[in-house]
Amino acid sequence: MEDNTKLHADVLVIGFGKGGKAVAARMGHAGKNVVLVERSDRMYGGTCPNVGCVPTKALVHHAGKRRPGDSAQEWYERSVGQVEALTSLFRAGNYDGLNGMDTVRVVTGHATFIDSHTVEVDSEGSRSTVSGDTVLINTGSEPVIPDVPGLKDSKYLLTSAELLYTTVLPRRLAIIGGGYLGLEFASIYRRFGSEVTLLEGSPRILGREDDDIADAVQTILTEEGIDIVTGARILEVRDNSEDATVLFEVGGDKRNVNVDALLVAAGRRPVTEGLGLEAAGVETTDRGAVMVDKFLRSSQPHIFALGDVNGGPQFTYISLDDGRIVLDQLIGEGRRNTEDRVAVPQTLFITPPLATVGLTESEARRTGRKIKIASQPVAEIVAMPRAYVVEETRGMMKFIVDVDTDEILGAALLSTDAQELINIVALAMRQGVTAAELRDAIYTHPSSTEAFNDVLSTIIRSDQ
Ligand SMILES: Cc1cc2nc3c(=O)[nH]c(=O)nc-3n(C[C@H](O)[C@H](O)[C@H](O)COP(=O)(O)OP(=O)(O)OC[C@H]3O[C@@H](n4cnc5c(N)ncnc54)[C@H](O)[C@@H]3O)c2cc1C
Ligand SMILES: NC(=O)c1ccc[n+]([C@@H]2O[C@H](COP(=O)([O-])OP(=O)(O)OC[C@H]3O[C@@H](n4cnc5c(N)ncnc54)[C@H](O)[C@@H]3O)[C@@H](O)[C@H]2O)c1
Repeated sequence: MEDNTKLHADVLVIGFGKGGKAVAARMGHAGKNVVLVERSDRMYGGTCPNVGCVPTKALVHHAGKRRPGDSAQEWYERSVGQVEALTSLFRAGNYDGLNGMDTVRVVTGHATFIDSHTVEVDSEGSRSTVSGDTVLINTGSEPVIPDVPGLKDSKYLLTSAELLYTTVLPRRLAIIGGGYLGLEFASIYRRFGSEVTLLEGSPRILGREDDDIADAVQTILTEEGIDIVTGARILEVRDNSEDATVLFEVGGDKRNVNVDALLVAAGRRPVTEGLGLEAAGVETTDRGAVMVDKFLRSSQPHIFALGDVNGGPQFTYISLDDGRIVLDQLIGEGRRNTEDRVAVPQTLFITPPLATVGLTESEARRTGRKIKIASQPVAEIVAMPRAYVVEETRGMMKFIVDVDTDEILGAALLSTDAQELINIVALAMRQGVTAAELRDAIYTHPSSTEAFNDVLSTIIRSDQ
């Protein structure tokens, strides 16, 4: 069916991601005419509120509340329902928040460039075009399915988005990949009651972290009952009538595990296929990301790329910051850029969470600086009774500090409240607050921040 609707916008946004929607709202408020095209009515607001951060963290919360006597299946089904209600609310809020503005229109359909200013929008067979003076590509990323015989065609294979909508708790779940996504899902589903086998190809999980931190995480997850197999080479997936068999090899030994569901968590690649970037003259990197400069302009100066699609770190707050950079180009001073970013924190939402910022100990050593390490197990931090109050004394805290300048170079906090604490450390690092100043600051009681009073006084290694 043809639809001859032709729309023109000052700003055309392709994809309802975090950065694009922030720019759309701001430009709309500034009186600019904005059209945002989103391919799915299940995705208003993008990955994060629909199938990413929000539902997964809500499941962390619900899984953690299950008591031993609660039926695993009933608890899971109820939790999935509650999470779905939450994401529906956020989805509607995202749609209304933008489409409710006089200056912004949300169009539902798949956008494909037909020239450098125009996209064709395909909405269930009907076609229209939208052109824009400025165009923002904000199409996100999608899961990579490793090339393993039988995997792609297995009827037990699920992406993270598909697993989130499953109302039957898998009794046995295998996860391919031990990165952020794999570890979070392993932790969530184990706590709901699944038997979880996590298969990581590298010699250990959390390859970027120091050994002591990765070991502490692995110990916690293993004690929760997750079977973590590192150095696993997956050979084949075979579908049986009732389940699937995953065959893999570890150190020359062939092993297998039978499962009811198989989650692929082996990384995500930018969504650029099918976008018609050639027609727009937009260049991509060899990894399929839109190639951008530090101001996020593509090879076509009026086309920007924000969020996962530009190949940068895959976090919602990075997409949001990409939005700030683009806004500064469109209506600001044009100076803000990706090189301004310092001390960007991240959190792995297992229980307790692992939050990190800056350099690891091994990275700091490689810089040639003299460093000292302040570290304590959470259970031994006298200044942090909160860990005992909330009955979560597992984990450790670690700071990497420059011996000569007392500059905080990095931190890894595996602890209750770490997702909040890390933002304080990151702010301190950005503002040049020294380790001694962070150590000797006044904090409320009983809080987790108080731990800094103790941990930063506990130097376990120093180069001097
Ligand atoms: C399970 C999971 C958990 C995560 N947890 C966290 C977390 O706790 N914290 C965190 O910071 N990050 C987390 N992330 C990462 C985070 O969700 C992403 O980095 C972020 O959402 C990327 O946003 P974006 O702006 O790039 O685009 P997205 O939010 O991915 O939006 C892109 C949109 O574009 C649409 N689209 C694609 N192609 C087209 C087209 N041709 N036409 C029209 N529309 C199109 C898509 O449907 C989608 O809605 C998680 C990711 C996953 C998968
Ligand atoms: N809390 C958060 O902020 C959060 C949570 C989930 C996801 N995310 C984002 O989503 C992105 C994608 O997450 P991810 O964990 O899928 O990707 P990732 O790249 O972080 O991890 C993928 C893991 O899979 C392993 N792997 C790859 N192929 C494999 C194979 N064939 N067999 C076994 N192991 C294999 C890799 O060695 C790696 O450890 C991340 O970059 C992250 O930024 C963020």
